[in-house]
This record gives sequence, structure tokens and C-alpha cells, in this order.
Amino acid sequence: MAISYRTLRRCDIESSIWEQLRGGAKDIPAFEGANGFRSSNTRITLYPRYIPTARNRRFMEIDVEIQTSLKSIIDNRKQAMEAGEAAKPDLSGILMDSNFKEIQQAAASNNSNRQLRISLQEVTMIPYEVLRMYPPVLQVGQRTSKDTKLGELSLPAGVVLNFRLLSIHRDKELWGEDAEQFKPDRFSEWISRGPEGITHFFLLVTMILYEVLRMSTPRPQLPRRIYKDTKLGELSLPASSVKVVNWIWLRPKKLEKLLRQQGIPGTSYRLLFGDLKDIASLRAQAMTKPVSSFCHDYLARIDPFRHQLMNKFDFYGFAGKVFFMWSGPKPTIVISKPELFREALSKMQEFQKPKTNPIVGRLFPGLVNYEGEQWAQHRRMLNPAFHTEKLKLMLPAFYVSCDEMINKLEELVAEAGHSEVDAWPHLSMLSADAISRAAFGSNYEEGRKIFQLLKEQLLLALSMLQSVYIPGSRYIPTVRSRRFNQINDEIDTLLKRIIDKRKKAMEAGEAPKDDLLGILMDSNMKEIKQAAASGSKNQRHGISLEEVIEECKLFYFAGQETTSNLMVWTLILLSKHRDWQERAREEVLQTFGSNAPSFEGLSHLKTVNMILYEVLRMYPPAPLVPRMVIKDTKLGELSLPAGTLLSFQPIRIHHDKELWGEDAEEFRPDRFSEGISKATKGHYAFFPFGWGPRICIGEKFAMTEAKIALSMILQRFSWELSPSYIHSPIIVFTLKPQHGAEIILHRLG
Ligand code: HEM
Repeated sequence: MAISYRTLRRCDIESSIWEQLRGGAKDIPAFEGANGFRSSNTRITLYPRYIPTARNRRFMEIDVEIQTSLKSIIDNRKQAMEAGEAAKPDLSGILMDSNFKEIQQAAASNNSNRQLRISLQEVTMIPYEVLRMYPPVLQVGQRTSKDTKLGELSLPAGVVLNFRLLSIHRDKELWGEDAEQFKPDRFSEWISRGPEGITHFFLLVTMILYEVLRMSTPRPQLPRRIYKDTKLGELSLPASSVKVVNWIWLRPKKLEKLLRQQGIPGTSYRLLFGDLKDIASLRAQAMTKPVSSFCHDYLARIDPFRHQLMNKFDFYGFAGKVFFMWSGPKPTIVISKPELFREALSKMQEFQKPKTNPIVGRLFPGLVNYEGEQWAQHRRMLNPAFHTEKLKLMLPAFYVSCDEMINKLEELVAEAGHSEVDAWPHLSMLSADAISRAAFGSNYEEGRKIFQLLKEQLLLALSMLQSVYIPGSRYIPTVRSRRFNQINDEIDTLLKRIIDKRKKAMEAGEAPKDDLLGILMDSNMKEIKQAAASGSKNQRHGISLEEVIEECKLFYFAGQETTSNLMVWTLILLSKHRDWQERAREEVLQTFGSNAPSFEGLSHLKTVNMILYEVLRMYPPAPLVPRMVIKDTKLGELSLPAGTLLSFQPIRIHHDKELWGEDAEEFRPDRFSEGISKATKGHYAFFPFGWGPRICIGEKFAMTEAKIALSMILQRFSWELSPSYIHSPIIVFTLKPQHGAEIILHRLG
């Protein structure tokens, strides 16, 4: 059966795929009689939805690792107990002890072998029931990398399959009315029936996972080592233990030696946690104190641990600009050398985005997270939306958003002509509003709702990120994680609705809208048509609805926080350096008078441009850029083993006196009067928007918005720093003012 995904309704896919899987299962002898699944065709859903494949695969690997390690612990305990050792007073010890006693009783009362076997299996029923109710893998998603077959079904490349295991496990048709209750004994009969029962259940799940993994896109993998059971004197270590020991001790120590041999200084590895505890406690202490007096030398506050190390290693090789520390069992090389930053960011294959906590991946989906061909395709598709001629069309959106903010501020100063205001929430709202209008045009109200939800999601994620990440923990249905997923679903529904409306309009021949979404959908449609016309079959062409959704979410996260940070630091610095505020106002009034800033006029704002650059240098909204070494490779003179994390520090490069001169900590916008390169005497060392092929796609968008907003504020107000302002930069994803931006605003004229 050959079907085209794009013309198929979702419900068709759900039911047909299920039939294929069920049919496929019956073909395998072990699945005959898998009657537990006879009528479940409505519950397993399989529809295109993006779930990053690397994460899922890694999750599966970790799951297998955990299970293997647990099995080895249980086996060891069992052997010890059989040899007469007392049960350990921990949970597994108690559980095993009671099970052991039951088995002994059964044996003593001369029960049949069959009963003994059932008794032995009781210890298994509890974890099975836990696995049923709280499966560590709730759903499994993979993308087809090429046109492929699943059972009888032909699937085109690029379809994302999402299998919802939890739905099967909680299906009352399968498990009975008590499906929501914890009843381990429901497994007793299945277990006793041997291969036709429980085994079918797990085999079916395994088969689905296998089938899905088989189809998945091959992604660059870190080199793998095969582990074997090993003898250590009298002790025989199972492969899983060898792997764990290697992971938490042998490999880190080997890497440490390798880095030291190259003259890179660093901290000594400490078991499992490395430097994580010190990083957290020093940061917590630093957050309680503001920067003493208002100065721009604040690096010790935002990242005290790295700052200490930088000073400590100042007299070693690399003068504190390259050193390593330990984020758990992986070394992180901290690099503040501009030439190494440029080299690494130019080599996308060797140095990729690290996949750390999956929550971060869910917060920042889309382009920012992709690699390889998928990244290239999305970047190609998004590029037109950020071209100058398209930005021009977004100007009205920026005006309306700025006007709204200014009207609100005017209300605040209406009575006395001046007022103390925390500018931070106003600027935050401004950039959210601007992105909603620029991204969704006429659907702006829905866009605003999405922003509110994303903001809530960000706060939830922050609280989730504060606890140590335990692999798989995101699948535990806590109140927070449930709300996180609920928000995700709400956002997806809202975005789907907007996109569907647009799609219908475009199919009916309406011209695409000039907002980000319209441009993205237009370039997607063109790519699909081109590919169809050229008869291309294998290459991925066009992106799916889900991928469009991911990109829309990314506009908010990548574009909102960063731009509002740039604006808030600009207001703070201009309230401290009022001479520059005056110079900027003069320039704006000369260029625009009291009219709305024109696109052409923006390019004449030399002073405003220099001020924004100086703010981006001193307070870069994206202060750190992480990467991961994918295969053993060279960076400059350094030999870097696969798996090493790299933490590039544009913020430190921007504050480096060797590059910027002795006045690096002073606010001096005129250092940029002859361009960026001259400001550092020919060393290119200014990276607020990154570098290389992945350089920020929204740079022009952000700079245009910031120039319009600043111009409009300068036209209407003057401002100074309030005595209640506390200078406390902090990094929470981006660099922001921890205690807001209290200024005193005066109405002009
Ligand atoms: C002052 C404002 C902004 C700053 C400082 C900034 C900074 C950055 C930086 C440093 C990167 C590179 C990250 C890396 O290589 O790991 C980046 C990437 C990106 N930025 Fe921005 N950004 C800003 C505004 C925006 C806006 C307004 C948008 C969109 C509306 C945006 C969308 C993106 C996207 C999609 C990427 C990923 C590009 C890729 O991986 O190919 N940014 N940004």
C-alpha cells in the first residue's frame, strides 16, 4: 500500500499503521495469541510530530544501561543472599529478602515447581506493574530518513512517528476497568502462562521500538566502545559494571591526563560530580550580593567558579584563556581565545551543539538545535524571512509595539512629568509584542497568548533545571512536568490553528503574508514545488507542519529575551552615561525630528549604532556559546578527544584588556567609530551574535527593533538611574538584570 503522507488525514495514519504493526506482530510466532492487544487500534497514536531523535535514542540507551546495571546489582545481591549473607537494609534488599523468604517457605511446604516459579516471579510483578503505569519511555518518536516501508505501509522521508506507549499501558479495554490502579497481581497469570503472556507484551513493545529505531536518521555518533565481561583477579565483572567504572572513573582520568599532557591546566577530576557542587555553591553565594558600586567588571559575579579558575591559571600555559573543569564526568574546556572561537564555529561537523538536559532542547527547538542536512534545509528556508527587504515590511509592527509601550510610560509620568519605573518588564513586553506582530501579523492576538504560555513554560523549565538531572526523570509525571507538557500541547494547538488557516488561504490562491510565518510557509511551499518539478525523490524537501511549529516557538525564545536584554542594558548604561544619552538624542532628533523612524534613516544613526555595539560588547545577551567535540579532532594546537565539552566565552573575550585596551571595562562607544575590526586593532574579537555558518539569523531583526525602540524613547523621554537600582547582572540562559532596571523617567517637551 503506497500512500502519500501529505495527503493523508492524521486519523488514517493512526489506524492504518496500527493494523500494520498488529499484522506484523502476528507474523512472528511469538506473537500468536497476543490477545491483550486485540482491540487497541484506537489507542496507539502514530502521527507526525517532532521529537529530537538523538535524545530519544540516547534515552533508550540510558534506559538499557540502567536496566543492565540494576540487573547486575540484583544478581549480585541474589548470589550473596543464596550464599547466606544478610539482606542489605535498603529498599531492594528488603524487597528481595521478603521474596526470598516466600520462596523458601514455598520450598519448605513442598509446593510444586510451578508454585515455586510463580513465587519467584512475584518479585517481577511489582516492577512490571510500575513499568506499566509509569513507563520510563512514555512515547517514542523517530523520523524516517528516507522513503521507507513500515509493514505494508509506505512512508515518505521526513515523517515523524510518535508512538504513545503510555496510552497502551493505561487502556481499559486491554487492562480492564482497574487499569488506573496499582495491582501487580494482574501480571501473575500472564507470567505463569510463560511465552504467550507477558513476554508478548514486552516483545511487542520491543518490536515497535526496534522498528522505529531501524528507520531513524543516522546521526553523528560519538565513537562507541564494546564492553565485555572482565576478570579482575578473583572478581568477575560483568560488562555493565566495566562500562560504569569506565564512565565514571577510568575515562575521565584518561582524558584528564591527555589534556594535561598538552599543557592545558585544569581541576582534578572528582568522582561523578566533578566540579558541579562547587560551581553551584559559589554561584548561589555570588547571587546574594550585587556588584559593589556601579562598575562593568562583573564577571566574578555571574560565573564565580570559572572566574576563580581563570585567575588561578593566569600564570600557567594559555594565560587563563584555556583551561578545563568538570561538568560531571565530562571535561569542559573553557576557552576565551577569539581565534579558537572563530575556528570552532566555522567547523560545524566537528563541533556541534551539546545535547545536555532535554528540557533545554524542548525550550529551544527548531533550527538552533539541528545539525547537518536538517539544519541546512531549515536555515535555507528561514533565511528569506530575515532579508532586509522583508524586514522593511515588518517596520509597522515595530512601530505599533513601541507606540503601545511609550503610551503606557506616558501614563505613568502624566501627573508629575516624571516617575520611577522598572523598565525591564516594559521592554520585555515590547520585544514579545514585536515578535508576535512580526511573526504572526494579523494573528497577533493568538501570538500573544502563545507568548504568555511560553513564558510560563520557561519559568517551569527553570525550576526543573535547578534540580540535578537524572536521566529519564522528565518522564516522571510530576505536577511541573505535567503542566510543562500541557502547555506544550496548548501552544501546539494554537499554532496549528494559525498555520492551518494560512495554509488554506494560500491554497485558495491568497498571496502569502509578509510576516515571519507567511514568509516561512511561502519558502517551504516553493521548495516542495521545486522538488516535485525536478522529480527529486530521495532528498528531503519541504518541512512538516510540526517543524514549522517548532520554528515559530524558536522565534520567541531566541528573539524575545535576547533583544529585550540588549534594550534594557542600553537604557541602564545610558542612564549612567548621560552624555552619551544626550549625543544619541541629538542624532535621533536631527535624523527624524519627532516623526516615526524611517528604515532609511536608521542607517544614518552612527552614534546610536556605536552605543548598541558597546552595550553588546560589555553586556552580551548571549554570553556563552557551548559546543561538543564530535570526533577526535584538532582545534588550533589542541588535540581534543570526542565527547569533550567546550564552553566558549564571548563575554570574557569582550572584556579582555589585551584585545580591547586598558579601558576595556569602561563604557566608550566611540571605540567603534571606525568599525569593529579597528576597535581591536585588527583582531576580530566581537561576537555578540556568534560566528560562522550558525551566526544569529535574527541579527538585523534585533538591531532594527532596538534602534527603532531607542529612537522613539529618546524622542519622548530623558532618564537617569534611580537610587533604588541594584547593579546585579545574572546569567539565566541570557544575561539580564537580576533586580530589574529602576530608572527615573522624565517627559520631554
Ligand atoms: C540582541 C539580540 C540577539 C542576540 C544577542 C542573539 C545572539 C545569538 C547567538 C550568539 C547565536 C549563536 C548561538 C550558537 O552558535 O550557539 C544566535 C543564534 C540564533 N538566533 Fe539570535 N540573537 C539575537 C536575536 C535574535 C532574534 C530576534 C531572532 C529571531 C527572531 C534570533 C534567532 C536566532 C536563531 C534561529 C539562531 C540559530 C541559528 C542557527 O543555529 O543557524 N536571534 N543568536
